[in-house]
Amino acid sequence: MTALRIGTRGSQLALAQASEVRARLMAAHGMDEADFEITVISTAGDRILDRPLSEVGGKGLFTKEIEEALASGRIDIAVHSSKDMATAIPEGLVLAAFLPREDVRDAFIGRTAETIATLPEGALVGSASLRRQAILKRMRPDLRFVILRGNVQTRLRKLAAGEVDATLLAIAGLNRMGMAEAATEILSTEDFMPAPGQGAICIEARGDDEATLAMVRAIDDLETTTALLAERGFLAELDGSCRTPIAAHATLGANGTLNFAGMILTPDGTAMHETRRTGLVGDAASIGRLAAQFLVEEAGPHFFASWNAPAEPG
Ligand SMILES: NCc1[nH]cc(CCC(=O)O)c1CC(=O)O
Repeated sequence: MTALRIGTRGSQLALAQASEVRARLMAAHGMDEADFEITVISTAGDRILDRPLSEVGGKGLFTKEIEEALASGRIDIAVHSSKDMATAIPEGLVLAAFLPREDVRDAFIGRTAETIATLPEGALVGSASLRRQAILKRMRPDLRFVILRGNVQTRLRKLAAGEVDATLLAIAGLNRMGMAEAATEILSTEDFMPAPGQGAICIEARGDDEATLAMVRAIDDLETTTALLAERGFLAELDGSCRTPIAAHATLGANGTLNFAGMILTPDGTAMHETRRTGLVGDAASIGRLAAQFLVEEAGPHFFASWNAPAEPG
């Protein structure tokens, strides 16, 4: 048989995710490494490193070139961090599987202090994430922020070099790279709600490639897929506006229930709206969508209008 071609970004985290997918497919189907070919594809998100994600196009930035390779048949599957995926998937492509979720929480990584609470007044925090900045500003309005982009190692190097006092990273990424010890404080999902999809690897394939779809669906994790339906439903209803700090976290409860939490904030952290609700797993997507509609209504038009207006030309 011809090798299954896996498309991925080239960062250490992306390669670790592709290896995990390969290992799970090998275990499920009795295949070995020779049955796979890992193809590294560079994305705009890997090349543009000096501006916040929200300015250069947000979601899609880490996926477009990979999706083009998939659609054109240069690769058979694409492996992504679900957090980086837009809610609209290009025509002809499908999210065929989600792997069992890693730790969904964020970690604080401090150089001059080990915890958020003990950071010195006015400390400089590096992050390109509007969500992390907004949540942190609520907790510590005195902190200053600078955009810190690049892959996880680059960011940790900039931190170690003293460019910033602290940064925040997903524990999932640190764990996958064997760098869990970098975290100086683990942030609970209650204090620091994660991004929709955080910690979940997804596999994208062509919707008409039945053989590949069957192979990949064998490693799908139903619990993660269900949680992601709710979180991505929430994100889709908020229109995935890349300038809206959005957080969401769904977990499965007893007796077929799903617990959902969603939050929207203004980028300066001064306004925040949050909802928590429980429903049935079969309604996962609509639980997320209704939660978003509720928050949009509660927040009111001024919440978005004040800061989400398109930039003036020039
Ligand atoms: N946008 C970068 C990105 N996309 C996914 C992860 C972490 C791994 C995950 O959430 O699955 C990261 C780095 C980070 O936020 O620390």
